[in-house]
Amino acid sequence: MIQFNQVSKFFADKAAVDEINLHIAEGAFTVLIGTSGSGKSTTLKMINRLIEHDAGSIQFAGKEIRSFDAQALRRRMGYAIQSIGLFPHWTVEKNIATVPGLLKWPSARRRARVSELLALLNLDDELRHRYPHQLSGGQQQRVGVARALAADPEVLLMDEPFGALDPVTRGTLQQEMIRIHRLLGRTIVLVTHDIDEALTLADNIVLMDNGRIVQQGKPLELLARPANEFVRDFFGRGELGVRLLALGQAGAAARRGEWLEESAPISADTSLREALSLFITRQTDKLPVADTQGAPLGVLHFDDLLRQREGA
Ligand SMILES: Nc1ncnc2c1ncn2[C@@H]1O[C@H](COP(=O)(O)OP(=O)(O)OP(=O)(O)O)[C@@H](O)[C@H]1O
Repeated sequence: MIQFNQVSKFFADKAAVDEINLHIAEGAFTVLIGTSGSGKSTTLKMINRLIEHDAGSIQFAGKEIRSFDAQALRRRMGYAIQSIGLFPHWTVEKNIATVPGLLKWPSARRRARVSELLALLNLDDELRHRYPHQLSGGQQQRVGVARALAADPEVLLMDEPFGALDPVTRGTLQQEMIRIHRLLGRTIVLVTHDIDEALTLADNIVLMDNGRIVQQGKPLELLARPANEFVRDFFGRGELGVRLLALGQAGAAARRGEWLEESAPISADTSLREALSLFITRQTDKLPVADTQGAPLGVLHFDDLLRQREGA
């Protein structure tokens, strides 16, 4: 869907992005991660032409992005950023309907779309009449995402969208993004500093350093088969086992043919890392695992989990 070929961007003769090749597949959740100043935001902003590339080509839907009218291109791409830039003197409703307003949708359609998005982002419909300063940080961020999705864009670009949030709210919003991505199947490109966020969200991780792409691939590939020492160090040797646990699911690791009546079952899509916390909080070494319909699937053993970590 989006293809970078030998793309560079220079600021004062220094390459902020240096001859990168990148393919962003339609419907995939791509996460750009890397050291500070490595060129992640610049890469993201070149996609909607907030920054114009100096060399190489960027194709969107088969055409060089320069051939699109910049405004028209941006309306096809939702954009959500940290500290979001909601308009302070506009209500939530008006903020969310910014692009539908520009596109001159009739007001009934705009109102209906706002209701749909408030529901999608788990926001109370009453909030539509509030102003941004009357919302919590997490709610503002949800409104920012709702606004980016308002005109049903083909691509959603997100620059550190949850950077300013506390870890709990951040975790909740990450789960929401996974749900929304599954539900809408949109192409999402997200920039983050947070390794765990990248591992949780990404179908495809692009690791950058000094304007270049060091490695890209599925989260497990980068963890299990780092291309070089930089990649290995970046993902942290010490915590590698725990990070790999975040990628496994209870359903796949549970022993089939076993069951426990006395304990509340956990869902098959619980990550092994969450399961690790549950073993500790429930003070147990076995957890029953149910499938997504709630039917018994098997039993997860604490020992098996430890063995998975050692295997890492
Ligand atoms: N408008 C600009 N003018 C001059 N230099 C810039 C500009 N924007 C970015 N740069 C430089 O380009 C390089 C890449 O910046 P960019 O913001 O893309 O990195 P990043 O990986 O997103 O960084 P961070 O994680 O710290 O936000 C940095 O050295 C930065 O200082």
